[in-house]
Amino acid sequence: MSEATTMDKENFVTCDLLDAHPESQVCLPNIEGKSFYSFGGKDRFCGEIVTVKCFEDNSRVKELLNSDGTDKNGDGKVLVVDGGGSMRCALLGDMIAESAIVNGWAGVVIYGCVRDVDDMAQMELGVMALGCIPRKSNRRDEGQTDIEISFGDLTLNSGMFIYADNNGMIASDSALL
Ligand SMILES: O=C([O-])CC(=O)C(=O)O
Repeated sequence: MSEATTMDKENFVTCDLLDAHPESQVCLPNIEGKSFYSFGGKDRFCGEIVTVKCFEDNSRVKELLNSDGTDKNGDGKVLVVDGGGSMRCALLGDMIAESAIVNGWAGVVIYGCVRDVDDMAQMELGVMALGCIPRKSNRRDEGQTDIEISFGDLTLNSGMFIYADNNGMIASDSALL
């Protein structure tokens, strides 16, 4: 893409954004043998980050993404979940993904797994995760919101911004678009 072309939230390319903002953080394509894949109906998404850290318990994920459908508290944000890279259970399925859309979230990034991927692939939501597995997580009301998380060379806090497409993910302290 030439530099004269205007990029916006719908048509950006992470490569061009990174070229223009080389100080951005870049997620590694291989994290101890694991990689991020797109499972949502939107391969390209971006937004202000809200962080969650949890392990095999999606209580905080459900709490944040769920909605009664009347408020839009997601407000175009991206929930970024440090699930410890666990491949043993899914932290997001089609029901919670559906409520994320109703609630106005732009996407969900899960350093861990998802399930119900055929339905998820049809949804107007960005979803990046390491893999899929039929087993759901066991809710014990554990996990933290708005704390610093790290994976794949990224160190993220709520209020930062993330940009994802088929090339990968980059993150920055301030909005790039
Ligand atoms: O309920 C869960 O933990 C995950 C799930 O299956 C869904 O969101 O539909």
